[in-house]
Amino acid sequence: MLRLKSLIPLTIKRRISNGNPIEGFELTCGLEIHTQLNTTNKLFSRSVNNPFESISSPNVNTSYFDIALPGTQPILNYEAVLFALKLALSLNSTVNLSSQFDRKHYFYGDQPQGYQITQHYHPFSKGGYLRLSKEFDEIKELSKEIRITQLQIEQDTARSLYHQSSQQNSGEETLIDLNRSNVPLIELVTEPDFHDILQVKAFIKKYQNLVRQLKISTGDLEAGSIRIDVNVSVNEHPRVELKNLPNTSSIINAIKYEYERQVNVLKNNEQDSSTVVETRGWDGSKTTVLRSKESTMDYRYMADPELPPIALSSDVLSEVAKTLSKDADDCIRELMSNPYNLSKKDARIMTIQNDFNELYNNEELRVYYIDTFNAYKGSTEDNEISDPKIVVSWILHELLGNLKKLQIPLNQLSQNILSPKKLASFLNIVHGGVISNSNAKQLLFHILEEYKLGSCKEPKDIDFMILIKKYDLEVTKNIDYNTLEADCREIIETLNNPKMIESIKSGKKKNSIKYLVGLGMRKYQGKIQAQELETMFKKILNVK
Ligand SMILES: Nc1ncnc2c1ncn2[C@@H]1O[C@H](COP(=O)(O)OP(=O)(O)OP(=O)(O)O)[C@@H](O)[C@H]1O
Ligand SMILES: [Mg+2]
Ligand SMILES: [Mg+2]
Repeated sequence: MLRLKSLIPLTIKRRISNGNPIEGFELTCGLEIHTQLNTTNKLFSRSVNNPFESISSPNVNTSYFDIALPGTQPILNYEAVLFALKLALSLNSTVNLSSQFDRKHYFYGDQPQGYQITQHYHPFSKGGYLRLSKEFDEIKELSKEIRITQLQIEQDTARSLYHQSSQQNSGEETLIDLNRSNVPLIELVTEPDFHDILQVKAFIKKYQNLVRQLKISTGDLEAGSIRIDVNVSVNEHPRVELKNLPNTSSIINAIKYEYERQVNVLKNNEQDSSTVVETRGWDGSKTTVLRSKESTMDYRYMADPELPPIALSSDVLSEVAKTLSKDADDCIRELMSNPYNLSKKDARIMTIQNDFNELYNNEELRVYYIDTFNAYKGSTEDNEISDPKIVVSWILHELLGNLKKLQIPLNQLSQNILSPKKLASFLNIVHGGVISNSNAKQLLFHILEEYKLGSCKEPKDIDFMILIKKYDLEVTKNIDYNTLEADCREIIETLNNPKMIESIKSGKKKNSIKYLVGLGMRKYQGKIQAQELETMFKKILNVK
């Protein structure tokens, strides 16, 4: 009996680490997500909104209001309202045409006012949902809707930095950096609709993509632009609120741990009758009590007398709705079907924003691709594309790589130098065999490099044919068959690597033929099609 009992936790552990639930114990989660908005200014002052300046220069982006000097008053930044509106509408949330601000009182060093301005009684919007699917989000269910409870606008707090004092025997001291104080936040609360860890993971990813797509936040968890508290309960166990979860993996591991802990509490009948929410933190390997149930705070909420309601007209809502980008899943679906027929992987690259980068956003990329595709299609003789992959592979593999290397923003490139139409004409030349792929790649890089050296400002009118002639890149037509054969034989001889040649011949290392082709390209200075060389090498080596 004893032995059996001691085996139970082991079994549980193994099962949970697979992410599988234990029969009879249902996991329930609800999220509270705080998202920093990347507005130009802070929420209620004109200070620059840059909480990341902290490390090098703390307390530079502050005003009298941010440090809560008596007599200062808040003035609402409407850019934050616009951003909140974009998010609410994208989540199908019903916007309150008259939302209000409230004061939430608590005393802590990172809160100089003694209260946080938030929305408690009349939040910005209520209801809404985000839909997850098996096809695009890797959840187990075919489709799953996570309902949104509400969205509210509020201020961020300052940042506390704890460190050992430099003065002897004075112990730890807390430094306060107010750069983050009064940065606009949106708090999003979901219904307790999650019953599987994969759903939580998928929701976070989709939400991150959404805020990046909308350009309202950098959406980084690690940097703290998005901070997520997770409420967890198993069966009738009271919900536990998990805080201090710096990234997706700690969120997932903390849920797994908490699930196991509550299952054990239930199994051992240790559960007390209290319904007060316990707050626990994550120390990297287990959840620990942060705030005991007895110290639950009374925030003494009250309407902020200094701020009028946010009054919105329904016209504003419909105008903003028009500016919103298409639903990400619809975009992926569109790219995967006719006429684009992209793979799911490529369609996702064009749609899902994995990081917030300065050079392009995925919507710009997708529009650029679609416009190039259509221009290319329109420029072909029969309005058909024989190889539809050519457009996507040039854009995703060549162009983007070059833009990153040279730090050129996509919209500048598109406006000033390589419009979709221009790129289409370039692809036409490449596909027509005027220039080999490898020389075309070099030419493209050269053009972009020149543009960068000219500091990306001056629009350039490029004539590809003139450049191809100028740099003598044109494929040499009608290379004499015998000459080509002799050259290829010479390459094999000079290489003097019978082992490699044997492995190509025997079919063991088929791809090594690319190496020979590369040598051939070098000999012909790229002015020959790779295919022509490959055919010749295969003929000489007698491989199919
Ligand atoms: N039984 C449950 N199991 C897991 N999560 C739950 C359960 N019931 C409610 N929740 C979740 O708890 C969260 C409640 O958040 P809410 O902000 O409304 O209240 P709070 O946590 O009490 O307040 P505060 O803003 O001070 O943290 C929601 O995300 C909700 O989905
Ligand atoms: Mg809350
Ligand atoms: Mg909470």
